Amino acid sequence: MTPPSTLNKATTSLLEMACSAVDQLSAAGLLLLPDGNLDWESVREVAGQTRVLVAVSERQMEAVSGAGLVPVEVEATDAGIVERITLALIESVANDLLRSGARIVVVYAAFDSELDSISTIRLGERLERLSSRDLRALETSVPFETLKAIVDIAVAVGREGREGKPVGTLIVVGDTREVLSRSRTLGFDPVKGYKRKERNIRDARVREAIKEIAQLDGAIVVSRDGTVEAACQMIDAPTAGLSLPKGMGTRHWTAAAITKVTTAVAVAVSESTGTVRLFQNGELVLRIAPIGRARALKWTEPETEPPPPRAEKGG
Ligand SMILES: Nc1ncnc2c1ncn2[C@@H]1O[C@H](COP(=O)(O)OP(=O)(O)OP(=O)(O)O)[C@@H](O)[C@H]1O
Repeated sequence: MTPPSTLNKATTSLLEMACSAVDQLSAAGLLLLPDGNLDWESVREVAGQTRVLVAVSERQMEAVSGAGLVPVEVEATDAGIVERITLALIESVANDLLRSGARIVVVYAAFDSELDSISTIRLGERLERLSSRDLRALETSVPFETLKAIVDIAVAVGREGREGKPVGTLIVVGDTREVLSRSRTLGFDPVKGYKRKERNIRDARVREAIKEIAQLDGAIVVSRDGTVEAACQMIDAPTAGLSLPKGMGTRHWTAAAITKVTTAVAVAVSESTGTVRLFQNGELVLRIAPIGRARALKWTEPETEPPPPRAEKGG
């Protein structure tokens, strides 16, 4: 095939090598992690029949899919290349683009800003457990898209913190009327005064803003459609009769408690560990350990304990 002029010779050769590796290894496809924009049409042309996933920011998604490549949305990060590849793979698995046990050939820029390296990776235990099916299986009253967006934000907060400091937070999604009837604002509410459409998590700026607000005390309350209804909320719900894994503090007891008395789903990020936990019907239903600390997704932890006396007062 004649190399398209918009990709230089080295990049074209590397892509050809990677595509032939996909064939030889019977891999599920090729994952590209470009450092910036590429001529996607040319990439498609060089790749021929090979399935190509491309890790890109939200802005480039349309151009990538328009060229017949599969976009995988990743946020820009200063993380090292191994972590960036891992994040792209997790995102691919979470969106059902790759399956457990799949082998994938990854092409990325390790030494410079140009694509220069190839790795072959088999999706092992750590990655394959994280799947959107796990979220879908929860059968909550909250639409899957809203829940997934919130979980993505929570995972990012747990992983990145803010300005180098770890951050924990509590996001309560759905049944907002009931949730707010059991909440009071701590100090002032940073989302008050904004129009509804300016507060929806479908907007990337709102997602960024939530990461900032996450640093503040109290819970963030989000409606089923993804509108941030209130932040800095102190929630008061009874914890009597609930049981949680050992070592949970008031944030996690509150998360469990509010989901017992409402149909909301609560997503708690632990400040100390970065772990994300989902609560529903007063129970812990999903746990996502932070990346870099053997990220994995597990169902309810077996060892539980009754609420501590202070939490039973509703605090
Ligand atoms: N009733 C509540 N409603 C809303 N937020 C709460 C409530 N109780 C605690 N929090 C939030 O949780 C924060 C941390 O509390 P605590 O350390 O007891 O929680 P934790 O469950 O141990 O979580 P972490 O693992 O993050 O420490 C508080 O600073 C506050 O922002």
